Order: sequence, then C-alpha cells, then structure tokens
Amino acid sequence: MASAQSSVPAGMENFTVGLIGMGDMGRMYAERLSEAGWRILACDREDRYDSLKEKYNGKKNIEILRNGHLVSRASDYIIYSVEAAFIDRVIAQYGPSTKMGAIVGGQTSCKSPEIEAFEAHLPSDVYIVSCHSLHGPGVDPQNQPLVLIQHRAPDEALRKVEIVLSCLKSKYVHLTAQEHDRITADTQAVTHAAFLSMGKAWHANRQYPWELSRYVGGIENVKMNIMLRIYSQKWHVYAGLAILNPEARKQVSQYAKSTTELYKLMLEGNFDDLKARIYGARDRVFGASKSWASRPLLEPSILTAFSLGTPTPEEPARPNNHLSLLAMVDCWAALGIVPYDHMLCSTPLFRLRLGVTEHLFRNTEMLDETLRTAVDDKRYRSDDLEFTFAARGWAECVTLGHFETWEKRFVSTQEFFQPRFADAKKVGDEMMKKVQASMDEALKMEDK
Ligand SMILES: NC(=O)C1=CN([C@@H]2O[C@H](COP(=O)(O)OP(=O)(O)OC[C@H]3O[C@@H](n4cnc5c(N)ncnc54)[C@H](OP(=O)(O)O)[C@@H]3O)[C@@H](O)[C@H]2O)C=CC1
Ligand SMILES: O=C(O)C(=O)Cc1ccc(O)cc1
Repeated sequence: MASAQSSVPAGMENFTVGLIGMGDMGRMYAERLSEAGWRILACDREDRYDSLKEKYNGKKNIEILRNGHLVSRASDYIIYSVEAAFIDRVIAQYGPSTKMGAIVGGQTSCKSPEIEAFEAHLPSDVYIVSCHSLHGPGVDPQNQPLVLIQHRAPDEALRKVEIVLSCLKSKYVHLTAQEHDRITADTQAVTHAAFLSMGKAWHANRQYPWELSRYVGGIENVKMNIMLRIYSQKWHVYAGLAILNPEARKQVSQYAKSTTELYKLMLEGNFDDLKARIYGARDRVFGASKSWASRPLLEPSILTAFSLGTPTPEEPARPNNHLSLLAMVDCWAALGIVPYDHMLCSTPLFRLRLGVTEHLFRNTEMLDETLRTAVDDKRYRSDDLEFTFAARGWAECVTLGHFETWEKRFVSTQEFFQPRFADAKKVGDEMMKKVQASMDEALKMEDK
C-alpha cells in the first residue's frame, strides 16, 4: 500500500486512517496523509458519496465509503473533521461503530464539546487522542502548530498519532482540552471579535474602505486584508470557535465592553483618561514580554510594502484612531492576558493580527497621534459608532449562543465583500509568508 515516498514505518503498513467529514480540512488531511503512504478510508454525508468517489477514484490510497459506520469499523485511527456544532450528533451516530482498540480524535476548533461527546458515545475500549491544526486548509502545515490532546490513551497511542501526522511537518504542541480552549479563546476569539466587527461596521456604512481615499497606509491595508480573509471563510468555523468554547464568552464580552468604554472616552474628548488607560494597557500586555522587547512580529518594511498608492499633498496619509486595535489591547489587559505567552499555539493569521496591533503600540509617536485623532477628529465618529454596535452585537450573539443569528450576521457581510476575496487572498498569502519568514528568522537567532 505504501507509495514511493512513503513515510509509513515498518510495522504500521496496514494501519488505516479514517476521516469522517471531507470538507476543507478533511480533504487536506486525506490528500497529505495519503501522499505520505497512509491508507485512508473517508466519507462525508451519504449524499456526497458518488461525487467524492468519482473525485478520488483509484487515487492516492484514498477509498471513499458511504458513511461513518463503515469508516469507523475498519480504521485504526479515526479523525472527525465536521462542524463543531454537529460534533455531538455525528459522534453519537458513528462512535459506537468504532473498531475495538482504535484511536479516535477530532479536528474541531473547540475541544470541550468534542471531548464530552467522545466520552459520552465512544465504547470504553477505544482511545481518545484529539488534534487541532492551527491554520486554515489553504496554508502549508509545515512548521505550523498542531495541538495534540492525549485525553484517554496510553503513550503508545499518542506515539502512533505522532507518527501518522508527522508527514504534515507541523510542530506538535501537547495540551489538555481545557488548556487548548483557554488559549484559543485568549488569542483567536478576541482577535476575531475585532475583525468581525470591523467588517460589520464598514458594511453598515456601506463602505469599501479601500475606495475611500487614494492613499491607504500599510496598517490600514493589512487590517482590511485580515478582515476580508476572515469573511472569506465558512461562517461555522468562527461561530463554533466563539460560541462553543466555554472560555470565549468572557473574552468576547470584554472586547465589547472595552470598545464601548473607549468610545465613550473618545466622545467625551477625554484625552487624559484615554491616554492613561491605553498606556496602562500597553504596559500590562506588552511590558513584560521578551519577544516584544526583542523584535517586531511585523517588520515595518512589510507594512510599508503593503501601502496602496502614495501620499500626496492633496491626499496625505490620514491618521486613524484604530479603535479596533486599542480595544484589543484594553481587553487583554482587563483579563490579564499576555498573548505572547501563547505564541507556540498561534495561527498564521493570529500572528498577523497581533503583529499589526503591536506595530501601533511599539511606535509611541503613532500611538499618541492615534489617541489625539480619537479625541479630536470627528470624521471617524460614525464609523466608530457602527464598530461599537458591531462589537456588542457579536458579544450578545456569543453570550446567548445564537448560531442562527451569528450565521445571518456573518453571511450578509460576507456577501457584501465577496467580490474582493480573490485579490485579498493573494495579498494575504504574501503577508503571511513574510510574517512566517520573519518568525523563522527570529527562532534561528534564539537558537544561536
Ligand atoms: N477551516 C479552518 O480554517 C479550520 C477548521 N477547523 C475545524 O475543522 C472542522 C472542519 O472544518 P472545515 O473542514 O473547514 O469545514 P467544512 O464545512 O469544509 O467541512 C465539514 C464537512 O463535514 C461534513 N459533515 C457534516 N456532518 C457529517 C456526517 N454526519 N458525516 C460525514 N460528514 C459530515 C460537512 O457536510 P455539510 O457541509 O453538508 O454539513 C462538511 O462537508 C471544524 O470543526 C472546524 O472548526 C480546524 C482548523 C482550521
Ligand atoms: O483565524 C485564524 O486564526 C486562522 O488562522 C484560521 C483558523 C480558524 C479556525 C481554526 O481552528 C484554526 C485556524
């Protein structure tokens, strides 16, 4: 069964990997693992059996089966790659068919419900080792973090999972389910709230921000690009991550609270209190971090490279008050979160989101100009009002656990920005490559 470039070690030639859910992540795993020589049994919903079978017919060690029962009974390691909101239902359906002694894991972005479902529905004679690739399906997994959760399994089972997934060339991070959920809430949930709100605010004002002025600075362009990238993904990925993660609610609510309080200080024209609050937050979030002290996540030249147009005397660079970024740091400070503590578990997009925030806070002159603009420049008031509404709207949705409302909010804005996604992806890939190269360089320096 092993292919020419097989990475299947002796003794595991007959080891079979089962994939339930052949969406973006499931397909990425199926294709990469099969290329490394592993035998794959995979399924999606039964009505996709014929189309999937045709797509993978006779190719790359992948056999498509009709449903998860057939995958579960014949696989030695089964990965559920379905929507987080369905995980309980799907595991309840197929879990009892799991082969005796097999290893089972899931790819959902939030681990508490997944682990609960495994415990509730899997037979006691199977092992649980879960996983989470901390990147989207279009990103090369090499050197990206891959969380492994040895929940109910001997070391030998974990070792087998490590061997199978080694072909992804990711960096393993071993965590408990609870640690995983805490870290992803502190990093992804907070920063998603910021960029989801940004998109909603622009949409509410019916603005394509890149069309507002002839010169768009690097920081603005990176912000827009990250926003577009988030809205170009499937809604359920971000909804699941926020709504189902028991740790995320507090973070998303605090983000809305921080936004509202900062906005009120701006309306009052209270420069001194705003400055004291933001400087205090900066010191708490960035002050003790060694990596902040050593080098920036985003080289300033990267940001400059992504400016659009050139400032002219008629169209000079226009300062912004960056409420979205100020609120992110205020939120982390209020919750005692230092995002650098979680860099081992950071996604490429998170590094970009933190990088752009860090860029603003590293530069005292720019930060002061931002605070001045916040108080003095009334041209941003309506954008910021919409932004504040948006942040509160997302927080309410997450607190109430309303998936349907969340979907409607997301999809309506997704439709508004749809025409820009293809271009944004090209530029975004370029940005992430540069951030990755800069991080690899920093790691090399630390190793010396
Ligand atoms: N996309 C990302 O960036 C990342 C996603 N994840 C997580 O990985 C998981 C999968 O995400 P992703 O691949 O992007 O999502 P997709 O929506 O692309 O894939 C999920 C697939 O599972 C299918 N499915 C649902 N129910 C069943 C069932 N009973 N049997 C078989 N298949 C079923 C879905 O069908 P249908 O569409 O009809 O429901 C869909 O094809 C999610 O939990 C997500 O949070 C993790 C890391 C990154
Ligand atoms: O938004 C991010 O940080 C991403 O890089 C995309 C992503 C979304 C969900 C995940 O579970 C993992 C990665």
